[in-house]
Amino acid sequence: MFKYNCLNPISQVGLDYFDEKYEKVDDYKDAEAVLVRSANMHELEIKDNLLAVARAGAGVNNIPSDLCAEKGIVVFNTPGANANGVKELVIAGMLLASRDLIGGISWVNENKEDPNIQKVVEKAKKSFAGGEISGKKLGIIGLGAIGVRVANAATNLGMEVYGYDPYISIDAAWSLSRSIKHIKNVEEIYKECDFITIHVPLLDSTKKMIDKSAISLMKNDVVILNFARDLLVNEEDMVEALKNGKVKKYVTDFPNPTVAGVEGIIATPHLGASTEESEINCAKMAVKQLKDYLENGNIKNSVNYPSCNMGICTDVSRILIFHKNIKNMISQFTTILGKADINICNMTNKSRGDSAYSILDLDKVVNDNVLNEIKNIEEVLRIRVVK
Ligand SMILES: NC(=O)C1=CN([C@@H]2O[C@H](COP(=O)(O)OP(=O)(O)OC[C@H]3O[C@@H](n4cnc5c(N)ncnc54)[C@H](O)[C@@H]3O)[C@@H](O)[C@H]2O)C=CC1
Ligand SMILES: O=C(O)C(=O)COP(=O)(O)O
Repeated sequence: MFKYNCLNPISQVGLDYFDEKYEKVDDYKDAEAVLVRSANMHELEIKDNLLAVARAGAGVNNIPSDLCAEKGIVVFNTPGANANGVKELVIAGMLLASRDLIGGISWVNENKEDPNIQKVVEKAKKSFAGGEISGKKLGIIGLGAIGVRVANAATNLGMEVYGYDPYISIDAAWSLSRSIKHIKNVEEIYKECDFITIHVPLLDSTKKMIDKSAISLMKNDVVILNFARDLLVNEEDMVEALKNGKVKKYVTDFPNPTVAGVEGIIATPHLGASTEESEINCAKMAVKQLKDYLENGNIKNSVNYPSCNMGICTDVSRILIFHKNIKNMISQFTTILGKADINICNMTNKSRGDSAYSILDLDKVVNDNVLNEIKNIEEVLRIRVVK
């Protein structure tokens, strides 16, 4: 029986994939598996009984993934599962920044008691006139699951799309419409584009990438969209650029005291992934990944451990060893198992950064003495028996 806890509400459609082997617990501290959306796990104690964390979503900056790796806790996310939801909101963001829909709708509400509203509208509407996005240049920084979808959708809406991503995956590159202009230096996006949208993860290398100096290279009246994370933008610089008229609109999905209510800023309350479809997709993917790891030791879409797939164990026993990525680890495992007269029928060993992971299928059940001998190797972080 595995105990799991949800730190945020997770779609029941996904949770229904958990069968009788799983029990939902109310206290995070009792859980072996945790499902989370945006709750800040940096503030929580990471207990030794925790085996896995599944982020039902993309961004993992709310999870101490490195600390988890040191404890042999696998952190998963659900790449692409909410990307369509975000893409649609980015298109809406560009339209809201181009046409004064917000001002226009407010005007109608404010004048709802006026019996002549039908007539007055035709005079008033000129205050809310705007421009079209077709024919405009859109620069996309980060061509992952979301960036690619935004690029293709914007192309279909008649925009000229510039894309920048020095680390683009092969899959993403194949998915990208051929008409997208491949940009090698991000400054070209700053200099050329009417709309700029960022879709990169929040990392030390991307923090505050849109700052005063980036903005100074941009066209006057540029529209900047941020549906990725607030800390990617130096928002003090952004407010200044809105005040002095350099930036026309800043559309952000991350309201905070610096941006909320500022003129020229259109802020939505972190709604990118808040669609029924995205919530279901994320929950299903998160639960499936958790189950395959907890029951079989297979890892897919982890952000702190390598992908490993040995299917379902058909031998007598399967053990999982989390260890440091250094020499002579495998030889120590095989020596201990050989001494105990245990044959390794199948095995896989993969590494990611400082961490490594081995799945070993064996012809005998391993007793506690042998397990402890492996566990006592200094560089072994965790050992689990799944069969
Ligand atoms: N507003 C919302 O509700 C949501 C926000 N997000 C945010 O959007 C981010 C992106 O999401 P996905 O597209 O699903 O992730 P992804 O991992 O598929 O794509 C990120 C892309 O950024 C690229 N990249 C990394 N550093 C870069 C740099 N310095 N310059 C240019 N490109 C760089 C990577 O190569 C990758 O292709 C997430 O990390 C998350 O913070 C994601 C989902 C929902
Ligand atoms: O997936 C992401 O990175 C998101 O930002 C979505 O966050 P949420 O699941 O809506 O709290």
